Amino acid sequence: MKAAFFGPEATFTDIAVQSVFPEASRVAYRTIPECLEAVKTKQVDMAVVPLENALEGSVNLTVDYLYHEELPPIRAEIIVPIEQHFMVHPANAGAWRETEKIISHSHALAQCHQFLRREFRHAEVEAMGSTAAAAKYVSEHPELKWGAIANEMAAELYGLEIVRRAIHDYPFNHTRFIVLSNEELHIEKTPDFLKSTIMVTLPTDKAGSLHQVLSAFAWRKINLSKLESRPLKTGLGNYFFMIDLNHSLEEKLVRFSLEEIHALGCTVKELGTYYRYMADK
Ligand SMILES: O=C(O)C(=O)C[C@]1(C(=O)O)C=C[C@@H](O)C=C1
Repeated sequence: MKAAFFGPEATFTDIAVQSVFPEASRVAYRTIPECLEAVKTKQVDMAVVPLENALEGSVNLTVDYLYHEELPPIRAEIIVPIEQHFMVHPANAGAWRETEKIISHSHALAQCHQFLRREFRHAEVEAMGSTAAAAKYVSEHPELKWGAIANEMAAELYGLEIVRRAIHDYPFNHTRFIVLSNEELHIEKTPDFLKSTIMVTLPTDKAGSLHQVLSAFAWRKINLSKLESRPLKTGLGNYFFMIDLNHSLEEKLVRFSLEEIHALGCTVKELGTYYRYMADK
C-alpha cells in the first residue's frame, strides 16, 4: 500500500500515517494539493492530509480542495496529539536565546503565538511548507542563528536539539487528519466512532435557507458535530458549508434529510462515511 502524505518525513501528517498504517510504504509530497493529486490520479493508494487543528481551526487549503475538486472519498480520520517543541542546530544550542529567526508551518506558529511573543519578541518569524521542512532547513544551515518549531520525531531525524519543550499555548492540542482512497481500507486498529462529512451550497439569497437545512437534521435527531462556512470564491457574502454528522450517510433518516435538503434547492456533496482513529491508542 502506497500512502502519499504531506511531507517531508517527520511531519505530524507522517506521524498520523505511521500510527494507523505502520506497513504502508510512505511517499512524501511537498504540498497538500500534490498529495491529493497523487491519490486522484492513482499514483498512490491513499493520501493523508491535515484537516483541522483544535487551536487554530481548519486547514483551509484542504477544505477548499475537498469542495472544488473531485476527489476519492474520505475513508478514515486520524486524531494526533500535537506537541510543539522549539529546536535549534546543536552548534547553536548554547546560544539558543539569541535565535534571530524562527520557522515552521503557519499553523504551528499560530499554536505557539504567545510563546513567541513572550520569549522571542525580537526574532523574525517565517512560515515554511511544513514543520518538518522547517526542521530540515535548520539542520542544513548551522551557520544561521535560526530555530524551528516541530515535533520530537523531526528533531531526532534531522539531528536538532530541543531547547524548549511543549511550547504550544494551550495544553489541549490535537489535529485531525483525513485519509482519502479510491478503495475501501482495511485498518487493524480499533476505531473510535463513525461519522460522515458533507458540503452544502445554499440556493442564492433565500431567507431562512440555512435554518431549513439545520431543521432537516434537527427534527430527525441527527447529531451534527461541525458546521463551518468557507467562501465560495464567487464574491463577498457567498459561502458553502462543511457539515460533520455523527451518523452514516446510509442511515435512512440521513438519506431522507439529504433528499429534503436537495428539494429545498441546495447542492449537497457527500465526502464519505468513515471511522475515527486515535493515534495515541
Ligand atoms: O507541518 C506539519 O507537520 C503538518 O503535518 C501540518 C500541520 C497542519 O497543517 O496543521 C499539522 C499539524 C499541526 O497542527 C501543525 C501543522
